[in-house]
Amino acid sequence: MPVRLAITPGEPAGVGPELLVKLAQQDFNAELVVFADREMLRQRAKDIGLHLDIIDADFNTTPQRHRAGQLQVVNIPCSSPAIAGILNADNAKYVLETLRQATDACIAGHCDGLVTGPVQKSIINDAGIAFSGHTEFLAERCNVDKVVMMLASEQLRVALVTTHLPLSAVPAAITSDNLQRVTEILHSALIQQFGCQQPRILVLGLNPHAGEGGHMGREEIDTIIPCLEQLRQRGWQLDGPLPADTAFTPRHLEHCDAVLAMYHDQGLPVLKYQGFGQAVNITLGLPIVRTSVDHGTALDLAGSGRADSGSFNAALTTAISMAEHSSRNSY
Ligand SMILES: NC(=O)c1ccc[n+]([C@@H]2O[C@H](COP(=O)([O-])OP(=O)(O)OC[C@H]3O[C@@H](n4cnc5c(N)ncnc54)[C@H](O)[C@@H]3O)[C@@H](O)[C@H]2O)c1
Ligand SMILES: N[C@H](C(=O)O)[C@H](O)COP(=O)(O)O
Repeated sequence: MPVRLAITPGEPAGVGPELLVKLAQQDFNAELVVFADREMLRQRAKDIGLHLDIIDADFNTTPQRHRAGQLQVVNIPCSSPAIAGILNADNAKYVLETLRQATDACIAGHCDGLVTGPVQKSIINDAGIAFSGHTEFLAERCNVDKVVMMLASEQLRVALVTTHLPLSAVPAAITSDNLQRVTEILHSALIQQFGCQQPRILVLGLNPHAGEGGHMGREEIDTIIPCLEQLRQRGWQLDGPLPADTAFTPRHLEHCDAVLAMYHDQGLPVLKYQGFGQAVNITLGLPIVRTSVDHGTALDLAGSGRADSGSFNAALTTAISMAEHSSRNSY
């Protein structure tokens, strides 16, 4: 039986909806159920000159493979008409409602995984709603106090110790407890979800030159090194802390299953330089499968049909294989 995925197209003024309409023109070995405004999807299909049959989703039927040209939809209306490329704070609540309903469908077992399109964090904040990202939202919705953001391309996996917070708040968030729990979640996911029998993780330092022996910052000496030493006593293969500037070189990456970066813009620019357009954002540590695209709302391209659907496609196929893997392992 094919798996059933819940999909949120994200910000209705961004490229998410049209990328989904584009991808719906091909077959998938899974049922795709979109949580979104039906009319907005029809309009985006029209904007980019594609045809789409929209069918009401029904969780009481056996999941069927996705057939090109159709989309099953749980209709959640926008508050205001959504115009491609033009943000409207009125629709912030709609965006979060699509996420809530799609997540709850996974928690309830109606869907086997969640794939999210890009949201515009700033417009949600402009609407007066505290929101820093899907990763944090999903942790709260799933009642989990620690999750890990990992972006993966075919060549590289980069996980983060801290996610969406100002750079000035990063050092205080690099605590021994945080680093240990993130490493544990990553280590376990590499074994259970990515088939690495004895994962090798390359851990970056926080400061230039990994602190230059304490002359350029003490987080390595005070926190990172002692934490890694403790975890190595479990027999885990943890390299580092390595200076971030030279860690992403072939010699270091050759035998590593994932790089653990201390903060968002230490790790993700390298991953996106290498794999933008085919990389996938995966949330580790949730009770549900969740993947997403490697890009944002690309308002400059919205409605043009020119946005690249490679990462959304990769997010869908990764979620399908993760959901198949987890349903096989639950029997
Ligand atoms: N998964 C997510 O929800 C997610 C991920 C990243 C950024 N964002 C949000 O998106 C908003 C805009 O962020 P940004 O401007 O930093 O990044 P962005 O990814 O939207 O755009 C950066 C550049 O990449 C281009 N680009 C993005 N997606 C593309 C695609 N599919 N095909 C071709 N070109 C593409 C854009 O045109 C732009 O030039 C922010 O609010 C940010 O928080 C959301
Ligand atoms: N940090 C992600 C990126 O740069 O691609 C992006 O902001 C999405 O994060 P969430 O999945 O937590 O929204």
